[in-house]
Amino acid sequence: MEQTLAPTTQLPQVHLPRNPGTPLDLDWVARVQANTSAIERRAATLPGRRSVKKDHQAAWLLKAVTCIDLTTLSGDDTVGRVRRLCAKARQPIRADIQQALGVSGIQTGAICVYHDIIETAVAALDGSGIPVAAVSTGFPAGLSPFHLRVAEIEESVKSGAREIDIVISRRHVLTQNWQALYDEMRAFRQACGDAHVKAILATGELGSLRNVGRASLICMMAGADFIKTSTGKESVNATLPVSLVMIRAIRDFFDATGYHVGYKPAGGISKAKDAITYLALMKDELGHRWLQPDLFRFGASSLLNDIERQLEHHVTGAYSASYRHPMG
Ligand SMILES: O=C[C@H](O)COP(=O)(O)O
Repeated sequence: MEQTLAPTTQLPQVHLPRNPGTPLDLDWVARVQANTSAIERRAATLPGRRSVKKDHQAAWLLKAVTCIDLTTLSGDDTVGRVRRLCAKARQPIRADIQQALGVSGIQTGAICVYHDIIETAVAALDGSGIPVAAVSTGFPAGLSPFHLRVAEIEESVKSGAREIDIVISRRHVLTQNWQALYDEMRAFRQACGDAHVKAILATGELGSLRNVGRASLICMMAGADFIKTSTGKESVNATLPVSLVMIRAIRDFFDATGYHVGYKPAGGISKAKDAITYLALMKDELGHRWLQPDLFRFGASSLLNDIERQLEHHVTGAYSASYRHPMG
């Protein structure tokens, strides 16, 4: 049966204290379990659980837009492409579509780029309030010398990045070296200063859902502001089973400490209907507060294109070609 969900684009955003982290608690880490078959069964039901239509669907898609870290992470990124992407971040949905929907001022959550492009993006977004996120620490593999990874964070913050997406050392998880993972993450958090840090787990390379749960918890103990699934460069990126594990780790951490940690699924999310599934999952598992861009982001390079097409269809009744919604 069709269920409807209230539009959620206009909720006020209350400033939350940052997660300062906690001491490493290895007993808690050892208690983390993941029942893979139960998680996969539940994840398989998620896409069919909610069917939102018409105005409700449009409201959810607008909400999704405000939570996108509009991303370009290509070796051939240019200043011109990033400027065009920033213009898109300022006005992600065409003015006539916004007008027909009765909304205005919709912007994406952030722009996400490599270090070299930060200053271009900061200048292009001047006055918009949209933060620049930089991938860092030897993204995507995270295998450069440790001191260079820390220095890279510091340089990106100096260049104006307000959010830093670090990659963890997968080998610390695969060898169960929890102390090393905690110490690394703690150092990255410290290097970020006032910039918020998103910990990319690269879940497709962690071997098991239990490892995903344990790595999530340790990064939160070490002070992560967000935990993020993937770089977009692994062979398996964001999935619903991994999301369930990470979101429940966020809930457990909140229940134990009172601190809100954000969630960023990233990599391979390119369809409007998938965005709605993720938003509904956040609402079901964590509640309304986690639908705000300070606690939820999509890491996505092409999702906005499909959402804008769906919104245009909602308004006009016709689908336009995707080339009419260029990203950058
Ligand atoms: O963090 C964001 C991802 O790199 C974007 O991945 P995507 O190009 O598959 O959307």
